[in-house]
Amino acid sequence: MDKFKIQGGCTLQGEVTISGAKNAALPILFATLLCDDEIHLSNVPDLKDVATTLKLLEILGASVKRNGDLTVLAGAVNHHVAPYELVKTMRASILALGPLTARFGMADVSLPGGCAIGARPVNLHIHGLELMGAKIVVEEGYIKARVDGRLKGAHILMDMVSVTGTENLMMAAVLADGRTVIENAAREPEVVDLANFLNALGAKIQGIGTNTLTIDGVERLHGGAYRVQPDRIETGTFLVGAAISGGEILCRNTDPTLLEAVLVKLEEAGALIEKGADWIRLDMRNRVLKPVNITTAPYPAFPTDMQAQFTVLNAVAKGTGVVTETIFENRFMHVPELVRMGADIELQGNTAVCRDTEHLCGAQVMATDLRASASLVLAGFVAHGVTIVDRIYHIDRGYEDIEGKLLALGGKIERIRGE
Ligand SMILES: CC(=O)N[C@H]1[C@@H](OP(=O)(O)OP(=O)(O)OC[C@H]2O[C@@H](n3ccc(=O)[nH]c3=O)[C@H](O)[C@@H]2O)O[C@H](CO)[C@@H](O)[C@@H]1O
Ligand SMILES: C=C(OP(=O)(O)O)C(=O)O
Repeated sequence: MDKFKIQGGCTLQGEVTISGAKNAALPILFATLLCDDEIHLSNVPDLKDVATTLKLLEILGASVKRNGDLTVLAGAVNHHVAPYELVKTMRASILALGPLTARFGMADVSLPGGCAIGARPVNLHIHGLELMGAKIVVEEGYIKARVDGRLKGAHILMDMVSVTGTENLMMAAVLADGRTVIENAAREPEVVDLANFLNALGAKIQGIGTNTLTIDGVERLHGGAYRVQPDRIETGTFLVGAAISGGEILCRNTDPTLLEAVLVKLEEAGALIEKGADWIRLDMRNRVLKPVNITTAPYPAFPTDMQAQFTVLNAVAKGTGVVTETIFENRFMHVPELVRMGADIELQGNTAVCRDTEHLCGAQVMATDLRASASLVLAGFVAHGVTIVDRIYHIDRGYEDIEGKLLALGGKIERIRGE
């Protein structure tokens, strides 16, 4: 397994080009299953999760061409099983369920299982499809959905705000017979990007960006071209890196409107922020880093996918900052690793109380999930000495060329290849 070796005491400084959003690209790629014409996608990040999704699409019978941009043709899809071997490596594979059920009337998708950040059940996905007329059983570790003819439009009130749950049901509803209303829908920018993509192919989705989506089913979608939105979490991760290391950074090819809650907290932490239509500049030179209290919640509130990075910010800022995680029940796996680096963080249920420490010390640490891994890399840059971050396959799932980008910003980071 690959590791990162990071030399501490670096300031992240310079320009970085932000990639397309993983969490928008993945549902959009699964949505290509809804259509039998050719679809051209640009700004799709080159990531492990994207490679896994493309492999899954190919197993299902789609043809995929990558030549910088991506062309997907799902016209020949003839297989309806998303196998455990792929699903276990990427939870977003659950997004095959809605499109396959809608288009072919059958889908067998392996249950993704629990993961480091929590149990992550998919009951809302299943219940919504049942309301649309699918018969669903869970056997031998697979969700097996069947429907005679088309799914039927339905009124769905989501018990909790679920991002992929909303996406799965929205994709299914697009080809259903009649109108579907999804209430308490997720409003995350990635849900909006998927909805805009589907409408570009002829879907009829209204209420995009609100918590009530109204979808009038159509008989078929047509092909088209679409550009995936920039990655707000990658953007936020680089901004935090510059903020904690006292640097100055310009993120290009991003969209500041997608991460307002994060920018507000960075300003509260003492950073100077400037922004334009597709860029954000953060300057932390000669400024004092202050702790911030954050509480994760569904969009437009503070994103759980930025919680680990802000836990590091609080660990190195002067004073006490409190981090409350309300989305996932076990998303503090980075805390014991940060404590091993000398951070003074006390866990109290779903709250991490971060007090300031003189400095972090390099250590051997273990990455447990995607954003936890990113937070440990950032911590390594501001620590004294060398940090080894083990199991970085998590990072490769979601950050395109992370070490190339960090090296260009002055980070001293080296990939040590494992067997
Ligand atoms: C590929 C992708 O887009 N992943 C994102 C997506 O994950 P994902 O879509 O899996 O997360 P959800 O929004 O569904 O999860 C929110 C909460 O709802 C619960 N829940 C969800 C579905 C369900 O059927 N039953 C249920 O109880 C979950 O356990 C969790 O506590 O949104 C998360 C929350 O913003 C992000 O951290 C992930 O990066
Ligand atoms: C938790 C994340 O991704 P996934 O839902 O794919 O595990 C993430 O992007 O931070």
